[in-house]
Formats: sequence, C-alpha cells, structure tokens
Amino acid sequence: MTPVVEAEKVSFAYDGEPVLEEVTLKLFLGDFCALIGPNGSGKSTLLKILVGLLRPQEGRVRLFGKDLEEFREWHRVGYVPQKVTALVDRVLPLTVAEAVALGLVARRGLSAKERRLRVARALERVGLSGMEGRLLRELSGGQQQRVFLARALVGEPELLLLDEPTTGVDFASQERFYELLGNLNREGITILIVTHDIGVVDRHVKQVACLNRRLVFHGDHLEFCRHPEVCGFTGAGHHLVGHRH
Ligand SMILES: Nc1ncnc2c1ncn2[C@@H]1O[C@H](COP(=O)(O)OP(=O)(O)OP(=O)(O)O)[C@@H](O)[C@H]1O
Repeated sequence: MTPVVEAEKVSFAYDGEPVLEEVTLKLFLGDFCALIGPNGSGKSTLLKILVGLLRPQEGRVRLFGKDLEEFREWHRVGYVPQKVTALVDRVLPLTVAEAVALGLVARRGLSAKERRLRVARALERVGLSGMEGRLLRELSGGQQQRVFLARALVGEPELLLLDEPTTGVDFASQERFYELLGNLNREGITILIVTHDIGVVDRHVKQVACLNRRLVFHGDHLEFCRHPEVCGFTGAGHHLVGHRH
C-alpha cells in the first residue's frame, strides 16, 4: 500500500543548527498518529516540511506517493498550524465564513454558490452550523479552534496535519475537539497531530511517533503504553516529563 505521507531520511537544520536527523516516518490510509516529543525536538519543523513550507537539506517527502516537488493536489491535504488562534486578534476582523473560505485557495473554478455550500458543510462537520456571519474574534478559543479545523476541512482533504491545535483551550473543549478528530478519522481521514499531552489524546489515537531530533519511536498506541520510557515519559498518564504548558 502506498503511504499517504512519507518522510524518508529527512534531515533539516536552521542556519547550520541541526533540528531533524534522518527522520523516516510513514502514515498509511486511516492512521491516526500523535507526534510527541520534548520542546524544541523538531515536531513543528517536521510538519512544515511535510506540507512543503520548509525544504529539507537531506531526504525526501512524498504525499500520496508523489514527490513533494511534483505534488500539486493540495486540496487533499489539510493543515492546522500552531498558535493559529493567537493570530485572530492581529488580523483584519474576519467572519467565520471568510476564515473557513481561506482553505479553498487551492480549489480553483468553484462558483460562489459552491463555495458557500462547502463552507456550510465544513462548519456543520465541526458543529458550528449557522455561525458563518459571526466575527471570529468574538468566538471562544475552543470555537476558534474548530473554525480553523473547518478551514482545513473545507477542501475535503484525505490527510489532516495539526500542530498543537488545542493549546490554550479548556479541557472540555479539548475533549470535544479530539472526539471530532476521532469521527473524522472514522470517516477515513488520515491524521497526524502534534501534541504535548498524550494523556488527552490517549483514547483517540491509534499510533504514537516520538521525535527527539531523530524518530525514537513509532508504533501502535498500545505498544507505546507498555514502553512509555522510550520517549522519556513517566508511566502514569503519559505526561511528558517537565513539559506542561
Ligand atoms: N524559524 C526558525 N529559525 C531558527 N530556529 C528555529 C526556527 N523555528 C524553530 N527553530 C528551532 O528549531 C528547534 C525545533 O523547533 P520546533 O518548533 O520544530 O520544535 P517543537 O518540537 O515543535 O517545539 P515545541 O514543542 O516547543 O513547539 C528549536 O530549537 C527551535 O528553537
């Protein structure tokens, strides 16, 4: 089976400072993988490389079997960057519909009606039907997170990459968000999520990948629970040692 996303021996350095070394990671259709690791271990960098925002100095990335250089079907990939809700107050006052429609830039040739329908459908999927006209900055942090998830979903992607999407939102909203991701995964979307707190995603993910400049573990979730020490985790609750936000 062709991996949905694949990093092969990816190495990356910022100004000569190595951040990733020979990282090989493959996700297959239907995977739901948590990418964990200490602060500064390269998680966000790896995600940016996978969506083509950064170019690795060594190694290759393939999406749906195609080399990143040749990949053009960006509507098949949804990306939720880190701290996106922190930007809300700094940008122009966007409505919910405008924010979600930003995810349609890779979709050319859609009529205005089709765009509206897709935005409505994406909002329905995240439980925010009818919120199109609301100002983004008037929403709660948890609702804003779901708007950005809708933005990533509006192109109807098959692969979703999320970078700490629930930072700064309360526990109930986090739970709800992960439930939502679980449903999307059951619908067939392959998911890679960067998270700091495996304790919260625990019940939802199928695999865990642990990064510490190199990939130190990638396996199914149950296997990880048996050997949490491989990633410097304590046993109880799998919280990262010294790593709470
Ligand atoms: N634009 C940049 N320029 C230079 N160094 C950077 C840049 N972005 C990140 N770094 C450095 O690269 C390393 C990896 O950063 P990255 O954000 O990928 O780690 P992370 O595992 O996502 O961290 P966190 O868990 O704190 O979000 C860190 O040492 C960071 O300071």
